[in-house]
Amino acid sequence: METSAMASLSASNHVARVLSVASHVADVDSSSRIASSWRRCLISHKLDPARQGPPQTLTEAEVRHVAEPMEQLIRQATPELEDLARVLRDAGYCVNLADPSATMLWSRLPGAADTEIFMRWKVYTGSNFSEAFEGTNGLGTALAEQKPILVHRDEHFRAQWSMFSCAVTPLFDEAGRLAGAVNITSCRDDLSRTAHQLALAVAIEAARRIEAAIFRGHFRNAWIATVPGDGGSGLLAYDDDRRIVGACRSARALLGLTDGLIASGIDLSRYIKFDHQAARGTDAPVELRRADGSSMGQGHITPPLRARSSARPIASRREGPVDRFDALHRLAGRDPGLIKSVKRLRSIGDHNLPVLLHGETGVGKDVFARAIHAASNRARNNYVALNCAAMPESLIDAELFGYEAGAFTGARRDGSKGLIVQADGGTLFLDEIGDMPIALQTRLLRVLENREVWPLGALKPMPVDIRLISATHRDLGRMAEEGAFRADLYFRLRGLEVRLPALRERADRDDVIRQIASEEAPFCRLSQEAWSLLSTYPYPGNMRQLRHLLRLAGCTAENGIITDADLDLPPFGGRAEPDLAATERATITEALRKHGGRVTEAARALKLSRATLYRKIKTLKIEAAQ
Ligand SMILES: Nc1ncnc2c1ncn2[C@@H]1O[C@H](COP(=O)(O)OP(=O)(O)OP(=O)(O)O)[C@@H](O)[C@H]1O
Repeated sequence: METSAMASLSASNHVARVLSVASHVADVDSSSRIASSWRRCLISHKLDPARQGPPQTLTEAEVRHVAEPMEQLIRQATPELEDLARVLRDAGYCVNLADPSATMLWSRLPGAADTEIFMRWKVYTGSNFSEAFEGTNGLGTALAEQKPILVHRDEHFRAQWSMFSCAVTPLFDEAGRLAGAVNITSCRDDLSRTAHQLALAVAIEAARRIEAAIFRGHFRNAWIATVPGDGGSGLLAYDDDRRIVGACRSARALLGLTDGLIASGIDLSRYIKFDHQAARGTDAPVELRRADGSSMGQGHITPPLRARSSARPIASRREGPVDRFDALHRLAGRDPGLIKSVKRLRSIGDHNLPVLLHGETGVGKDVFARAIHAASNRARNNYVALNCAAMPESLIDAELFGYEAGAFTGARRDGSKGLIVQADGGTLFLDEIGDMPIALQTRLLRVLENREVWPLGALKPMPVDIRLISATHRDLGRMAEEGAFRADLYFRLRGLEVRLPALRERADRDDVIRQIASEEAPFCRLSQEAWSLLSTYPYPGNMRQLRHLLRLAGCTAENGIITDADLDLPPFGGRAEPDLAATERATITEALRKHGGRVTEAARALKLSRATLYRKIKTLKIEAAQ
């Protein structure tokens, strides 16, 4: 038989095998990642294993554009990748770095004998090997599953890639987010799967070193603890006050750390304990203990760069602290609007400018406010929060402004300092400020204007220095226009107004979903169907809803795969965009029905002003009440 005829016979055998396994994967071996990926390619991506043709390839200008946001990562990874390419060149491997969408952005081809084949098949910079286009392949599948993988020869989905063997490991950035992948591919048919497995281990080690370089570079002004763990050690960054400011992906999984906890400036001692004095002066390993005193094994502590290059004793140095805006930058992710807001916050520096956060429930207003506090020169002092919607007027009054002993019946015997005084020198966060009763708005305004507070029953005011951050999901501007909120207070609150977008509006929504999935269900992966549901659902409860549903899904998932059946998505808007007007119309109609059409009572129940309710009745064309 001629060579070309033999090749086409083996290609058609391959296609038949892929189709049979992918259609019956449940009967064959549901634990096989390759079989599951074939099934994804066939069922979800609707790919044809027999299709031939080169991968999609970008022009040079397009590559430059795509590589721009990855520039720093590429620079940090290059020394390791060059080493890897040197070690593996003789075995005929090419080495590539790809972005999270599986586009190769950096490549080193092996010696001349092997290079021609990579060039012919366009395995080089600019080509895209996403699983959704090219089917099961090292890069695409490792990125889809966010796990290292070896895809050996006829394990590829498309017959045409069967001459290649690819070992790929994903790369995660300093905040544990997927940042790209390291790929090594060989076309030598004399290399066994075991030999490739060894090469994969070498690539994983190189990726670990790249991740450590990224982490250490990012947190160069922080202390860094290396924490031992079963699946490799984790890195934790903390500041001079021993508050955690960053954690790599392994440390997050190891210690259960989340963005929210890190943003709140949580204490290192809640997770690990060790002799700080001893650790400061030595490079030797230190004994690490958990908060409950049990041993974690030995770790290492690396001092901040400023301390390393200094002759002065570390303990006496305080300048050049960790970038306190890290938490805010992490919360902003890659959303352009949020990035702009964080830049504005950075530019106002330590000026005591009030901040008004605006956003739907669960978008992260409290977490963001904590991060603003952590980024300020008030970070060492108290962060005190009060939700104005959760309390009756009399309680807010007592809680916020405090009272003297015996000020009213039922008061504590020794009085109460009040939250404003507790926040002295620090930050006061008033959530749902739109629900603050008018009388209290007047008192709050006086505190802000005079910088002093009169606790109930006190004979003289107490001076206070607070930074106020307030938050609302309401249109305060309109409420002020309609007289439902004091206009002078509104203008005072909005020194800087920050809009926190709903999750469905975030430009980086997919990143956020991936990040929260890796925190809430770290040992699971999402099926393609689950992913399509998650990436189109409107999330009326935003981040909070996403967290809860992924936490639950992580518990119910079988074989480590979250399917659509594990996702408890209430029918709100279903897969389509939410119909907010319809929801609002239904809520108002129901409130009016309950209160016999009496607008004042319905408005009170809905926590709206009468004027706002009338306006809504008109704009939403609610007929029964008109
Ligand atoms: N950028 C983010 N990334 C990941 N998780 C987040 C992010 N922002 C908020 N969260 C998580 O979402 C949940 C809700 O956050 P938070 O309480 O700050 O929201 P909120 O807007 O103040 O809600 P509400 O208006 O109901 O008080 C928390 O579990 C928090 O950890």
